Amino acid sequence: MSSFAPDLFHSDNVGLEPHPTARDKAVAKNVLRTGSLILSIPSLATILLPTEKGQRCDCCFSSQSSGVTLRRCTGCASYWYCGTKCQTLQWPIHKRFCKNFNRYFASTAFDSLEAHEKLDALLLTHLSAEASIEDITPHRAREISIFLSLVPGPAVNTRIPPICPLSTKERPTNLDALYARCGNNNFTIHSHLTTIAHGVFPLASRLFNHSCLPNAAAKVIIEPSQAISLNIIALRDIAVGEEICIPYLDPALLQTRQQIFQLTYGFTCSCPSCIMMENIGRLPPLPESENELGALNTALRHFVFPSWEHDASEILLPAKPFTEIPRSLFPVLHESYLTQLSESFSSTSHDGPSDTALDVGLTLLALYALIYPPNYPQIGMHSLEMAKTAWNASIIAERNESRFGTAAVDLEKKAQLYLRLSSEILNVFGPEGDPGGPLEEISVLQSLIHENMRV
Ligand SMILES: C[S@@+](CC[C@H](N)C(=O)[O-])C[C@H]1O[C@@H](n2cnc3c(N)ncnc32)[C@H](O)[C@@H]1O
Repeated sequence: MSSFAPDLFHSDNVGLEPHPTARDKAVAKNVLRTGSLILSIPSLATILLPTEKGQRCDCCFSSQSSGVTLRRCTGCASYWYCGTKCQTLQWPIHKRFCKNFNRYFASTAFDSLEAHEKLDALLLTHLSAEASIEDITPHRAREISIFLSLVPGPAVNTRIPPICPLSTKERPTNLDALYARCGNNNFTIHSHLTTIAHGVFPLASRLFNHSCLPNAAAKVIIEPSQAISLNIIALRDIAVGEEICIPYLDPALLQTRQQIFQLTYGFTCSCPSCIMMENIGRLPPLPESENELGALNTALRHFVFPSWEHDASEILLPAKPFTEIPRSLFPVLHESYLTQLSESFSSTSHDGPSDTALDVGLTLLALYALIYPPNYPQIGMHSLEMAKTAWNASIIAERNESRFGTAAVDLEKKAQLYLRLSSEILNVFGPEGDPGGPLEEISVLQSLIHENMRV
């Protein structure tokens, strides 16, 4: 039976309908255009990664590197804020554990936890502080009640991690219920696709199921002096009545993702990509000889970008659907193939030779375009790296031959092509995280190319 709740939220874009196994699903009430904002969702609790602690405001995540001055909380000296607005925003929760935090943080009980358990313990501390506020606002009360109404994760054998004692003497009564929902409703928060934090966004959890070929994606909005929120963006046009899905983890984990879904979320994904992987079964091994591997790379590029050999300006996206991949290309679905390509691209794009970087990078682009859905940000980020590599190579070629030499001009054309692709894709997802980022890099490189006027 569905627990469809009409009063849960109101949106002109999203409705809730029963789902055969995941209780409910979010469906489009209108045609949702590519790149449009579907819904903006507030956070209930957020935790910075240890590497970001002291570098960002614990409330709004504004970063010191973007010019913000941080001040420590004088009570615990462990939380940093960019100003009184953020400190005041967090105080109703923070005051519940501020005085006990240092002793807790230095305790053996906390110190002996694994890194991921520490994050769980801190998130649970924040959630239990939220859930035990007496003078709670109606908005926060609603968020907590949505969180407690979520489908719990699979029963875990692990014990509840020790949380920081709250200012009340009693142990929070609903700790088990809160913890049961932590694992499968914990969003990884990125800035420019680098993980900086974890967070709980109850309405996002309540609404959006997972797909490995999602039609939407979540991005974090960092606004100075405001709590973190999550924007859900349409990656392609979504028809009325179509389910809106987001990725719970990187769809490129082709071989291991089902295991993670089972362990963390307790479901088996049945998206077209997972059905395809299941039908393929055991993957044929990757070739060992350089020649055979080279032939496989070329075949992959031909399949994904059929017109590339005839016209270098023709990288047409979206690529062929993943479900049409021929048997001869099944070895490219090994996760190790993607790892090898990205390691090779990363080292050659930094240290050269640039022609190898551009060659490997094109194969990697083909693989990304095959396994990710259209407009997936990783495709655009990689295309931007390709544009930078081609541009740097064109400058070096110019020094070695002449300003209008064929090599320099060809490389500049490549830089323009990859830049156009990355701009088209990343503008769909739009700005996210810290100020600056890939969209700003694109416009800087566009001006450099424009000023050079070689092509
Ligand atoms: C974040 S919640 C999704 C919200 C859920 N639909 C609801 O009604 O509250 C995550 C849980 O939904 C279920 N789920 C999400 N995506 C699914 C999918 N593609 N197939 C089956 N179950 C899914 C799993 O039980 C998972 O632990």
